[in-house]
Amino acid sequence: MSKFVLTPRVCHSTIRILEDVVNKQVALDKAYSYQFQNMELTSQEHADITQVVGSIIRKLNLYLTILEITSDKLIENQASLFVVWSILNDLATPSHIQHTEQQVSEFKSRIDSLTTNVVLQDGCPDWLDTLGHEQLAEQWPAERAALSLPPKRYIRVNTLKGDQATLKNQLQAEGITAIDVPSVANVLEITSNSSLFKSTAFQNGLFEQQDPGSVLILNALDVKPGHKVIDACAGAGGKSLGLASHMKRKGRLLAMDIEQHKLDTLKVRAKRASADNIETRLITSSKTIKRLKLSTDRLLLDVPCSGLGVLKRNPDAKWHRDMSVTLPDLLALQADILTRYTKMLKVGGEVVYATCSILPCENQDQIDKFLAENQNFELLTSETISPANTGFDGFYWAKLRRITE
Ligand SMILES: C[S@@+](CC[C@H](N)C(=O)[O-])C[C@H]1O[C@@H](n2cnc3c(N)ncnc32)[C@H](O)[C@@H]1O
Repeated sequence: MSKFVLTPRVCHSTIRILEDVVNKQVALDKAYSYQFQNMELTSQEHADITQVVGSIIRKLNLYLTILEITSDKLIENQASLFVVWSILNDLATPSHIQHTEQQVSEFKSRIDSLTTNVVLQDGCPDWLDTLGHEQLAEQWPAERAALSLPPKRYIRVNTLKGDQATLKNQLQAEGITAIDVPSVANVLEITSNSSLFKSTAFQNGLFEQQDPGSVLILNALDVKPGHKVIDACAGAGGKSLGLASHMKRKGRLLAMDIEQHKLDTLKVRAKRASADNIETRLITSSKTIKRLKLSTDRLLLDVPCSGLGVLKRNPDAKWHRDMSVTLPDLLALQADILTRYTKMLKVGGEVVYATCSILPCENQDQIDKFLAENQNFELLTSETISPANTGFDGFYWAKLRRITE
């Protein structure tokens, strides 16, 4: 961090992205693409901007408290924002940012006065802290702290096209350095700032960006070549592509979702990955599901959820809405999907229910309720992937078997 240079270009881009995300409620990934689409950036500049934006959004409430402003005043206080950013990151404030020594010492004393406020230091909004304590009790402070850290970059090797060691060498030849993730096969952690998506290896479909926790979920389904598999909430196919690589092009993988544009993206990704056995199908009504009754060996239900396990990657979600308000509707949707979609399983077939949340109400509580009401299913195994314990994003999965019709 000590070599970091907060250039005028980095400051300018940062403030525009913050304005979009914080005051216009634009999703962070969209705000990045709006800002970057017409800019010629080096991969270092790209990395620097995402680092500064990410560090501010992860702890937005801390910055606003130090600056004694509300979020709508960020633009007019941008010089002070970068002064505070420099202090918090142990850097001298660059000369292109207007500031005085007196300002710097005032900010330093405010920062000192806030060091014991751990909730603020973790960039946690009050609604989330309340929900976290209710749901996770004494485990919450460790998870809250882990969720405030910068995310690492991971990729999953596309084993349809090559192996982990070969990919590592291919990346190295393109100036991208990567290390193995000892606990998860076929996943690499990227340790350089290089732009991944411009690489030849990516364009040739040799890997996809994916958190190890997400790979653990698709591994849990234990699909085999020749199986009939349904990924019923496939989205843009993050997990479908991994499942397809386990199937080695044998058997059928039906990727379904209620949003066609996500399935369209999935098709593009599947083509790049040479995942030839994926078929997509839009869910237009409950009939789409009913028609597939008793049809599949394996079922993945990667249900819509609060996303509170992946706040490292999507820190803007903390400021966009109070999730505790929308949570009851989500819980009802998850329970409905679990009840109706599991009817697609053959007797003896297995389902993995998964979320990118660490809240028990979206996870084990849903499974307990389902099992109490559906005695034709048994629980095989389940796991909460804790950001605090693993350093990965936070997830939950439970694997159930259908015993009788
Ligand atoms: C957690 S995301 C899936 C992410 C995806 N599996 C992946 O790994 O990239 C949940 C998905 O469920 C979809 N969805 C929402 N309601 C649904 C429903 N009733 N049936 C099926 N999919 C639904 C959403 O459009 C979203 O793409």
